[in-house]
Amino acid sequence: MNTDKVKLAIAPIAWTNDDLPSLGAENTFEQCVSEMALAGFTGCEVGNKYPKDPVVLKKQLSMRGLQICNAWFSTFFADGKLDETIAGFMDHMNFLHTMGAKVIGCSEQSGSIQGTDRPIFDDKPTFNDEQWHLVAKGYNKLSEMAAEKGMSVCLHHHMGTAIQTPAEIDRFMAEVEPSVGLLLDTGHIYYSEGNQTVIMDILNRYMNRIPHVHLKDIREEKRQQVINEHRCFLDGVRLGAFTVPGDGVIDFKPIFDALDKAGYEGWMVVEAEQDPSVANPLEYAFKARQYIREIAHI
Ligand SMILES: O=C1C[C@@H](O)[C@H](O)[C@@H](O)C1=O
Ligand SMILES: [Co+2]
Repeated sequence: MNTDKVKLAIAPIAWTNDDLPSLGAENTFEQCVSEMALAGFTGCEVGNKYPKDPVVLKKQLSMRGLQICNAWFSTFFADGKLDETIAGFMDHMNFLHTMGAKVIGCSEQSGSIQGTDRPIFDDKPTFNDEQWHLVAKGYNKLSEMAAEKGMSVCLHHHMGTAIQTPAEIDRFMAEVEPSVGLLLDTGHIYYSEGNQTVIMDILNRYMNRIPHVHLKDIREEKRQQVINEHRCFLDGVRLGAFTVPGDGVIDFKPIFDALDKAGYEGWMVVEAEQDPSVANPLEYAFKARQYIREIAHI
């Protein structure tokens, strides 16, 4: 891949998991960012332990050759919370803008069961036509606001939300303006559908609307356990359903080839939440970095 166009980042979720704070409670911000840099990454996303003051955060990151490329934002448009969501987005966008990020990855969380104990493969929500309309209206507005700052908004499809499956991603992409992008998360598509073809289909269909990529791999036997035992999303994380690229069932070579061929420009973020007391974050960061170097030549 072209190193002038593609940059590699890693998410703090492998060190400290904001969705499941007991995972990595012992790990500090300083350890996390130092190990990201040590493993050879030049960017990262944002975790709850990061300093909130942009000046302090910038200093800590620049000492380690890191920059912020994105941070998760939850939207609640289908629940009718337009004003609250936009107010929160404004602060979030301004923070990311100050930090020099260009994209804002958002997830529509109305009805989401990802943080609950409900079975992830049985109880996911769906939207009716009116809710789809509210979501599209909201995302178009966010995209307009971001454009004024020279930034772009993309939707993170996610397990346990109403935008999880390929059909739901298609519906979202058809409802919103072309300026709204898709944050491709390889692990979440595979987790939902159980095959690599779907990742390639989504990638090929929306290539020119993908401004940000999350590289997540899946341990298939753990995924099967989650399905068979009707486990919730966070149980899956505890069990180790997610891992770094190169350690699971996904073949990233065709993914990198397709991105490269299409001239992808932006960040690719290794994001693999698992129990840091079982899967040492530094060791797994190195493992991911080495695998990407070998097969993407970056
Ligand atoms: O991008 C992400 C952020 C996390 O908080 C989330 O649960 C994870 O699965 C993910 O893909
Ligand atoms: Co992700």
